[in-house]
Amino acid sequence: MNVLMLLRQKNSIAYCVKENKACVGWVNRYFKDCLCNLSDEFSFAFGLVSLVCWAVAEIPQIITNFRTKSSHGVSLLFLLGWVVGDIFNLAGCLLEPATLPTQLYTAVLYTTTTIILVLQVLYYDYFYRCWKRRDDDSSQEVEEVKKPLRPQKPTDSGIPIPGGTGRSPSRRMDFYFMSARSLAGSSTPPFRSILRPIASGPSAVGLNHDYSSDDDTVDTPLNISVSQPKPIPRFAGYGAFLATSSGMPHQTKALIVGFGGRKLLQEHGTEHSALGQCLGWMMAAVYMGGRLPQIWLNIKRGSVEGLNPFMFVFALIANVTYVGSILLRSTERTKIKANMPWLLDAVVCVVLDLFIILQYVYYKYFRKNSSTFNGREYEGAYEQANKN
Ligand SMILES: NC(=[NH2+])NCCC[C@H](N)C(=O)O
Repeated sequence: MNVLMLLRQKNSIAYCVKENKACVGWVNRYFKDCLCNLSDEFSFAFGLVSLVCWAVAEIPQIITNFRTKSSHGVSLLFLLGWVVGDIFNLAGCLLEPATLPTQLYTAVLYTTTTIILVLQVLYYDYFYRCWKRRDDDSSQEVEEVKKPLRPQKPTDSGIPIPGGTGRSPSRRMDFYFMSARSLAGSSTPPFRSILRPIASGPSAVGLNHDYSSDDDTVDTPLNISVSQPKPIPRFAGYGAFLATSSGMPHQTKALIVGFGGRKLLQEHGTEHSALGQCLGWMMAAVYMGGRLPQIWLNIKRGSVEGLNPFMFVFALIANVTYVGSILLRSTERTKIKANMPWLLDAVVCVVLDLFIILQYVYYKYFRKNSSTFNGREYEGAYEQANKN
């Protein structure tokens, strides 16, 4: 038996004790997971795709924020929801004796990425904007903005027309174009927002400020959790809360044994189920609810400017492959039941992400056509402003 096992290890084949079958060696070695048939292998591959998608999902939004020097397109509540969900996830990894090192590492990875994004949002939304505003509040700037608002001729509508009367296209032109662009997605912009000067940099930084500060969202990363004799993979880190993996490898237990919480759990005999399920449902609620502030923000702004759709595309793929990885591994009722919070969360998030992507397409490509109306509205408001 030992010789057989050694031979199999050498040939990159391991032996799954629980299933009494040969399994893929490197997966067994590094992920402590048993892949005994093609379905298991597909399940594992799906889990890996899910992990990679989560690892890169937030990078597009980070780049967009960096480029626009603003974060007005993404809801802070949405991101905060992600952070809260990730904390549940991390707590689950630390408290749940059944968690694997990969789960913990993945949870740390998600949390780190999301925290970076949140810090970036806070920086652009508050600090950067404050500094910018201070600069823009210089009296010279105020004078420049006021000047063009004063009608110079009785026939002057006060609105510069591109390519029009040869009027000097300085600050005033900027004001017109930038405001119109910012308003393009919004049918009824707040009147005063039109008068707000757009100082510099990316157009909507200042204008959209109000919109971005009151929303948040949270998302949950996927953890790769491969438990050796466990038939169900938990690539997305949700597995942290699963009540299904009692046969955790020794090293994993050693890794976590220092944590009082886990010890306590063991002493009280609540190996996984109750707390794991409870945390799982809480996590699911936070993750699912987290999309709503983003959806609402898009509706409220009537625009998706500053939002990178790839974050949601990656999240969608990550959630779909995550569900696939679970279902391909086992369709046993007990396993499905134990995974229900993670499955339901992933499915609902797929639907919500699809909705956000459709919102993006609508506001970006269809609603754009109605921007002429917005432009007229803007002109009307602008004229009104001139009269006052
Ligand atoms: N910080 C993260 N990316 N967390 C992952 C969240 C996963 C969760 N299913 C969601 O889509 O919201």
